[in-house]
Amino acid sequence: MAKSGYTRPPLIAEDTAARPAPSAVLYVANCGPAVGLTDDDVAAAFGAYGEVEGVSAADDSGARVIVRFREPAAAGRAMAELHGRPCGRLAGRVLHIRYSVPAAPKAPVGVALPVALSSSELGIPGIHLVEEFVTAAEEQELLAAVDTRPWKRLAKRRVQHYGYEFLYETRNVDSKQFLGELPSFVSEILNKIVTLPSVKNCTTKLVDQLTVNEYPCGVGLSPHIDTHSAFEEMIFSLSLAGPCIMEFRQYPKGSWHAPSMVNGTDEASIQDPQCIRKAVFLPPRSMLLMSGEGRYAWHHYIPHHKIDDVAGQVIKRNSRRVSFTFRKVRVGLCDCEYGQFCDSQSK
Ligand SMILES: O=C(O)CCC(=O)C(=O)O
Ligand SMILES: [Fe+2]
Repeated sequence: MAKSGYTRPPLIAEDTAARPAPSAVLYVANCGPAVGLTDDDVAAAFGAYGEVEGVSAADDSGARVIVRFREPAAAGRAMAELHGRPCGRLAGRVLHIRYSVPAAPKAPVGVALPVALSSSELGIPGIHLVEEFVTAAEEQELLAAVDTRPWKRLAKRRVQHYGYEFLYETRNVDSKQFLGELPSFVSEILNKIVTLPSVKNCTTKLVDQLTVNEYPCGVGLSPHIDTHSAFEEMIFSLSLAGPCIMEFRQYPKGSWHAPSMVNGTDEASIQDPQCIRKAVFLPPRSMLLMSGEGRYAWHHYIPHHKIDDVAGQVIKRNSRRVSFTFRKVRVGLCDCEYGQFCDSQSK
């Protein structure tokens, strides 16, 4: 989705005649908010080679930008100096630069996915949204608490794990490696979640694992179902600092594996006519409970957008969104009634 009217040139052999003609517009990969670089940082770095007219997102990845120079010669200089080399002005990142091409006019698309403002409007069994679950003062305290602790850097976001470490390679936890009780700064939240009307009576601890995710503006999360064998039924996710939308997808022919990706995006699943898509707005300070069908049989996904269209209103993502996801590590196998999506029940 090119917002600048320009896009990535087709992938072709370096020396073919189809190579895009030199112009004033560059397509720059490995650069953008998802890798910690603002449009202003990029404009300043490229500005060393001539007047930059604008910097904009090349697509929704947050990691590819279009840089428009006033003069083609300046674009040529920037390309010669910056392509494939660590850029000192941009934290040493190695940029991949090509001349851009004008984007094809957008194909007419269907009506945008409506975004529900409440879980009853969303209408997925087991998904419950509670707004203002914490106060603004509690939100600040929670953010301050995690900001004094070490973050682990992933490709596009930062995380912290408590109770048990979540292993991204296996999408599971090492249940034998207990890291300790959940930290005291979440005690109030734990007291409150047991009182939620949708929470079933529970004699043992409701949750014992916490993952804190920090998403920079424009960064989302690929569609997935939290591994059934890793976690019990109820998953609680508290949104702090900034809003986002969460999309839920049901694939009739799906399995517990992630849907196939096209070019590292989720285009394949968007185009799957069988896939049912629904979305809900998650405001800061809200708590989302995923349980039952919504937890076991629907993929959840945070689109990689900087701006969300919510009920006809344009909502800007914050500079960051921080979520606290509370789960209970499962001991033994999952015996849910959604065997098709269950790693414990698939061969
Ligand atoms: O950020 C969120 O609200 C969701 C996080 C999530 O789905 C996960 O960690 O599995
Ligand atoms: Fe998840």
